[in-house]
Amino acid sequence: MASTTKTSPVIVITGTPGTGKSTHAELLVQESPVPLRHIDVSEFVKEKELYENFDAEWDSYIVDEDKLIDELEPLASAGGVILDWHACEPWPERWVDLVVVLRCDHTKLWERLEERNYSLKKITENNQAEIMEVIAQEARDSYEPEIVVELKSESTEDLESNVARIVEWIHAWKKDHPDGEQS
Ligand SMILES: Nc1ncnc2c1ncn2[C@@H]1O[C@H](COP(=O)(O)OP(=O)(O)O)[C@@H](O)[C@H]1O
Repeated sequence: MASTTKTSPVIVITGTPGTGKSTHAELLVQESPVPLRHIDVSEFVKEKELYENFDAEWDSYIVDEDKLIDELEPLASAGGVILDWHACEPWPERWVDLVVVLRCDHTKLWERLEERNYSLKKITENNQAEIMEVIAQEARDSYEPEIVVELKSESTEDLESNVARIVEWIHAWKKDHPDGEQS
């Protein structure tokens, strides 16, 4: 593969469904000092048909991770993307500059998922996952601790301060990579 010079970072925003990944990604796109493309991975999988089949019981697609990685590789290597998904373990470490894990109190999360009309089974499963810190642990197991940050996403103030913090981090990344980064 040809090497590319990355002039903007790759930011992973992960967390249990309903913690606020898309909301954060959308605001970050607006506030970022560098152009960032928000990739909602679930939508991307549907659009490009990167799934093996549909699981009716869970009302979700079984993702073909090999195809997904192949499809994302050129985008991630070029940089300037936000990968928004409820998993982070599939992404190769070489792609990723920052992993943001959003966390939310489980009663608030329950209400958010109810508003989405998720089945009780799906709400319960996601709630348990949040309580058990499944995604946070996945992030800790998959990446160096220096690039993983856990942020509370329970209020508008949390949203604004989290995005402001990521914007500061982007400024620092740019300063550290004045000529871009080889990838
Ligand atoms: N920090 C927050 N404060 C208040 N409401 C939030 C916050 N983050 C997300 N929400 C709300 O929770 C719901 C789920 O957010 P969303 O961004 O779609 O989550 P995800 O992408 O993680 O599934 C939305 O209605 C959104 O407005």
